[in-house]
Amino acid sequence: MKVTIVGAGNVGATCADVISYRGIASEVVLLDIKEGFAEGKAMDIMQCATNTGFNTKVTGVTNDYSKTANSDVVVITSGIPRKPGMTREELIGINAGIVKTVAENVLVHSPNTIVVVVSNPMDTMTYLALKSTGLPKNRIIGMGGALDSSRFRYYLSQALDKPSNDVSAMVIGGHGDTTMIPLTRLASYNGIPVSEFLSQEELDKVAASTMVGGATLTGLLGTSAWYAPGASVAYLVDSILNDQKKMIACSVFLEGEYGQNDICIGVPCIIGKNGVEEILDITLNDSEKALFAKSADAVRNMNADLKSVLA
Ligand SMILES: NC(=O)C1=CN([C@@H]2O[C@H](COP(=O)(O)OP(=O)(O)OC[C@H]3O[C@@H](n4cnc5c(N)ncnc54)[C@H](O)[C@@H]3O)[C@@H](O)[C@H]2O)C=CC1
Ligand SMILES: O=C([O-])CC(=O)C(=O)O
Repeated sequence: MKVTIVGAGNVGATCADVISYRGIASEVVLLDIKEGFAEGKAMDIMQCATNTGFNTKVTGVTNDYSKTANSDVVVITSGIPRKPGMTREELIGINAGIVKTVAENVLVHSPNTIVVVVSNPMDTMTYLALKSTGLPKNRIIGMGGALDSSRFRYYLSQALDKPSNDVSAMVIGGHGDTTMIPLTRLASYNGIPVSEFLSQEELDKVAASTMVGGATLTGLLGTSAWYAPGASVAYLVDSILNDQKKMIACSVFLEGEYGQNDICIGVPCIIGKNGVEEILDITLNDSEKALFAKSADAVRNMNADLKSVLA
């Protein structure tokens, strides 16, 4: 199985690293526009093979899309990341042009691929990739919910003082500081509602920390995060390539689900070899429904900025 990752920067290279050492794909191609950069990252990753014991073939190319031919999955991480104090939405001006060109280029050589969009503002970039390529909706997946949910589980685990892997929880809605919806009501510690252990005040604090999880790291690091983002993409790619049919919150095109149409936004999905195999239209309570509608309004407003790119 072959995976192409466009953008060999922090997130793209970390994703390639995780995919290789976990043996998720037999071949990974890293592509970047910076001369020699993807080649260098690929060589560095390949020199881990004997110490971590993997057999994935990782190669790097400078803007040569012919080398990406027949990829089963293409991950788009190309574009600029935010700096402290910025929102993801402020990246649209530069990233929209990059994502549109990259999506078109990869499809020339891999017409049957499944595309995973990572570049921010991710929900809008996913919508752009879908609209500009005309790919069927099951083959365009925005990665954000997997990351936001893992941060939610991390913050819950810190509050509970228990391991993250004993916590089950999901974030839906937009992948933005104010649009994420951590589903606190449904979060559990080994099947027991977390509200058995944490007060409403503690749960509200966890939800607030989750929503600004990316901004917090950007403030600490000076650029946005990459370890958890790269690992989250690899988790999603694993479910596609190995047909695991995991339930993962992903940004996908909605046609009536959650009362929404003509938008890509985070909802629980079954992810397998066909990409998005099912969208789970779960029952939200009234306040969650209101939050989802508000989140969708914000994402839709951002999508309106694509008019000139999509014209
Ligand atoms: N959806 C999510 O959950 C997350 C999204 N992101 C987003 O992912 C993107 C990448 O972040 P980082 O890897 O930290 O940035 P980075 O700056 O480390 O890497 C981006 C790479 O893209 C390359 N690039 C730019 N234009 C290109 C083009 N036309 N073709 C090929 N390569 C191109 C650059 O040369 C650079 O190496 C950002 O937009 C960031 O906001 C980051 C983390 C999580
Ligand atoms: O915070 C950012 O800008 C990058 C990102 O999407 C994340 O780490 O969640």
